Amino acid sequence: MRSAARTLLQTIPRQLYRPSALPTPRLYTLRAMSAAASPTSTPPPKRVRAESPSADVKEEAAMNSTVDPSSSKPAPKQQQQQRKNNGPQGKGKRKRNRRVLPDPYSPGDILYHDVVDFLGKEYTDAVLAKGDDSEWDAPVELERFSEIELTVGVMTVSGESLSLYEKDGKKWAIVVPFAHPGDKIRAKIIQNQRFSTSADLVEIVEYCDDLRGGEGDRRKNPEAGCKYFGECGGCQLQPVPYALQLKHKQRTVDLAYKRYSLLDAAKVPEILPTIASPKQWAYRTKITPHFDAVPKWAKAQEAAKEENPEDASLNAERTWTCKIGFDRKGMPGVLDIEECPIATDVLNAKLGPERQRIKETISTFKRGATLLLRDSLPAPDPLPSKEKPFDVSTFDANTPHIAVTNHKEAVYEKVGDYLFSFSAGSFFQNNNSILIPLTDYVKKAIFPPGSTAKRPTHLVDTYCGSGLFGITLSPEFERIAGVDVSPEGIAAAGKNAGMNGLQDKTTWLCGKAEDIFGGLAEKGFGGEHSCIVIDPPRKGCDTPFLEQFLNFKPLTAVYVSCNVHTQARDIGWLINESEKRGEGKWRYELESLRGFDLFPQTAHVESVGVLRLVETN
Ligand SMILES: C[S@@+](CC[C@H](N)C(=O)[O-])C[C@H]1O[C@@H](n2cnc3c(N)ncnc32)[C@H](O)[C@@H]1O
Repeated sequence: MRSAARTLLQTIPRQLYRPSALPTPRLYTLRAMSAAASPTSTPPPKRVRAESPSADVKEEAAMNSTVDPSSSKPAPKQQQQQRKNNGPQGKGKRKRNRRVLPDPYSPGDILYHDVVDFLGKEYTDAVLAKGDDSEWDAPVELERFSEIELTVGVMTVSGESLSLYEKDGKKWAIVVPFAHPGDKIRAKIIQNQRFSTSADLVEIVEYCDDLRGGEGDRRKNPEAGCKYFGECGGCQLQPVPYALQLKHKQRTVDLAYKRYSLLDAAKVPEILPTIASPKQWAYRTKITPHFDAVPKWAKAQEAAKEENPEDASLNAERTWTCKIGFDRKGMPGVLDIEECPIATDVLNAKLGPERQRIKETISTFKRGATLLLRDSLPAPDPLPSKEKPFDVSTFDANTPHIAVTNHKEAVYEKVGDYLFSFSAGSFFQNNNSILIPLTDYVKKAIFPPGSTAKRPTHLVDTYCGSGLFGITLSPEFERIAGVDVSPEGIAAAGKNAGMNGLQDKTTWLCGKAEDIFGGLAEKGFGGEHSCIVIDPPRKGCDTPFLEQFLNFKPLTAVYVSCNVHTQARDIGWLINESEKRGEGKWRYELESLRGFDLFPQTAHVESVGVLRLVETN
């Protein structure tokens, strides 16, 4: 099938996307069934860290296995089975499988909302009201692996394209990656979902420039952007001019609140324009390329060749090469990546030697593994301490950075006047260039210029990690408490407070954020003089946390989230529930909402929502 796709690709008129100046023929026409969009995605295969490719690796791997977060796709075998089960021809048990609805807030669920908006809710409601399950039955012409020509209608939240297929009054959406509104495309049908079918892009027959022409549009800027666009699973928005990427993310925030907050429209403020990232390329301070172990058949082939070097029949047609990189869009296997233009220069410089190291030792790996490359300042000498805190002049913009590859090694990053240290394998925001605008924004949101509202004197930094918000906002508060479930994060936060001379006004508590509120009172933190920063993982906050938030009743809260959909759910719940509990005396209002572009070129957005307590008596 792949060779068939290749043949097709070779037939694409080159001038459509590739000016002759482009050195190697790049294929912008790739097979791509969206794994992310699959409503039945299964857990990713386990990979291990790849710090030491020695004999110890096997044991370490077994003990220390880490799932690569960038590889949320089924293992190849599972994926094939899943495609079989989910195919349009599925019957009986298979048919039931394909009718599993995606989890709320999952990529599949978000896509479903995009599809409903695209087809029109009136239409989809009418089909659902029939109760005959026809929302699952694609038009018969959309047979698996057949090809159709389409004109793209809209872009989904995750940056894929939706095109309308309409026949005999039936409307259906076709989801195709790497194409943009207005493009005329040829696509190959892969898999049906409710009201939609995922298809691979075979060819862009005619480009529309309405949503293209950015630096990453390699038709226009052959030397810019990324040579892997169209194959790599990341950076869906690359060809889109940056100003339009920001607009796309503003719309994403808007849609998330319309779909998931359950708030009356009047309670959601107008979404403010997305704050741009100062760096739009070379910004990513952490990358985690991965690789597969040598498959058994290739090992056997190699062993047979060693035994019988003269036996020409052993030079089998099938060969295996070690590929180190990222997930392919909608395809099993690893895409070999030599450079990643959204990663910082120091990480790209380190990637070559790391790839070489793995290639030389690949036979020692029993399982696939994940590399870690993390951008860091050099360790200050001497290390700052409580006694001699960080001197901001230690580093300037010209200080050369280093790349750290050991998960346990300390990484150093500067944010404004503060120094942060954390172990390379732990969480820290991945785009340092936007952290001063982000933390300054949070500060101004808590203390709006000219406001006469009561000023909070205490800050509770929930989900604090290594203390980014607590430490950068510290000058504005008398006391700061940080809470995180990770002992490593809390240890780093304590150390960072010490390094920045803040040990006396900060307290760092290890535990679940939802279990900490009770203990805060003992430490002198009451809601009536406090502000809360909430920065949870993608799944958002648990209900006990939100319940306790309302009991604590802080003056202000700033909710920062890399998943605007779960943020909309949580903020919606807080606002609605506060109205019930406040009984007309108090409630929370959602004062402002906006995205921050922590992830340029990708469809991800960091969303910042500001909640204010309003007391009415
Ligand atoms: C998105 S990170 C934010 C970290 C930090 N605010 C920053 O910007 O660097 C989310 C953090 O939540 C922590 N976490 C996850 N579940 C938690 C829970 N139930 N209670 C407290 N912390 C939790 C993780 O350890 C992680 O440090």
